[in-house]
Amino acid sequence: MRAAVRPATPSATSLSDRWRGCRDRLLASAAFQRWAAAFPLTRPIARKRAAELFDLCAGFVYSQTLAACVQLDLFETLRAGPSDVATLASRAAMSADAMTSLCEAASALQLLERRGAARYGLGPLGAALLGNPGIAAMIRHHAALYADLGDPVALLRGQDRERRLAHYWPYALDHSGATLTRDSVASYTALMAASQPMIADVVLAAYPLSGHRCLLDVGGGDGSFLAAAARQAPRLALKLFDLPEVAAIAQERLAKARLADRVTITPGSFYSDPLPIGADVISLIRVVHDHDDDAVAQLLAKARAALPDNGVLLLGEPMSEAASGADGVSAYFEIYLRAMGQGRPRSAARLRELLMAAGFSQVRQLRTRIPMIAGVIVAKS
Ligand SMILES: CC(C)=CCC/C(C)=C/CC/C(C)=C/C=C/C(C)=C/C=C/C=C(C)/C=C/C=C(C)/C=C/C=C(C)/C=C/CC(C)(C)O
Ligand SMILES: C[S@@+](CC[C@H](N)C(=O)[O-])C[C@H]1O[C@@H](n2cnc3c(N)ncnc32)[C@H](O)[C@@H]1O
Repeated sequence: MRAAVRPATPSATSLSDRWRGCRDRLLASAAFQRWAAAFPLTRPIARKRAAELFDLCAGFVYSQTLAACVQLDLFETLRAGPSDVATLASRAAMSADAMTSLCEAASALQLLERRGAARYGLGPLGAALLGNPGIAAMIRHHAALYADLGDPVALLRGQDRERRLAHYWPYALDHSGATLTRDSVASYTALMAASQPMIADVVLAAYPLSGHRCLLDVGGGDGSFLAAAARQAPRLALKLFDLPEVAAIAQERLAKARLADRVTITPGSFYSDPLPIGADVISLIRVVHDHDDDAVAQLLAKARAALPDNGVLLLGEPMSEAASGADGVSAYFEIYLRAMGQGRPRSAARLRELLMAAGFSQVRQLRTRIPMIAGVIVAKS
């Protein structure tokens, strides 16, 4: 008979489980909730928790209120100044009553602000949104994710469904890129270009490129990140690698920006092709989180092979566990990438492991101005 082995002292995990068990039983008790809401010292916490839970229940209504404002161009319309409900309603082809409901809901969410009887202007969040046209583009494309999320359990089970988001990012369905057309890559490439300025600001402030000779941007889209890097470092030579149909868009966009003589564009797929050599820094901006671990391991190995000794890999993307207050970003990308059909949001610690496994050294996470927008890691080849 095996003797029951009991640890002399409970392990840290079992202590923490026990404490959390007590906490959960207390919080789940309706009687405790009633008491906490009534007792003056716990009342503010009870109210805060209740409001947090309400926000989770109602979040989709908030998002759709925002989506309606963006679809109706309300923020752009109010950029010039406040307007009366009748004018807004007639522009939007709806009744004044319906427009009042939208404006009241948007005001409660700080997107708009009531400025007198039946008159509304921008609210602090609506005004901040105007400072960044990429956000409105993101909100518009959420229609595809919202449709996929109609049945969230079916999405998680991978059961038959329309998969609108996966079709929005067709490289998730075709790793070679062979079946992609100009039309099928145009909308995601435009979305990435529209949101690239806020990413480039954060990444290039954390890691200025002026000390480098040549930058290769892998998965570089239409070249918007390269164009921002070129402005920061006027002597930097530029290279871009992306799927053929996207590379063609980059060629045109960079020619229009008068950067054609500074840039070399190589079409290809990093699933099947090597990366071009010659750069002393390679960037992967919002690329790694799109792919599963095996593919990332291969991609990082290819990047290392393409760099000289002491070359630099610059990785920029939203990271999980990035900062307190940014937990929503992890939740968002967990579900977003599940709907897309591949990839994972990763913590800086997990990315470090993948980089070390690919042979990189001196892996450093850099501070960024707004970690919610992007984290940055650099590593040496
Ligand atoms: C002047 C007065 C009165 C007061 C001053 C007070 C003060 C300092 C106020 C601050 C004002 C200010 C400067 C506000 C700035 C606000 C900013 C910078 C807001 C930024 C918001 C960014 C948002 C909401 C970003 C959203 C990003 C999304 C949804 C990204 C989605 C990304 C996707 C889907 C990527 C897909 C790529 C893939 C496929 C995963 O690879
Ligand atoms: C999410 S976008 C990011 C674009 C750009 N780096 C940015 O941040 O705006 C991912 C990019 O990776 C490219 N990509 C996806 N799969 C690829 C592959 N197998 N080979 C090369 N590029 C690929 C896409 O075409 C797209 O331009």
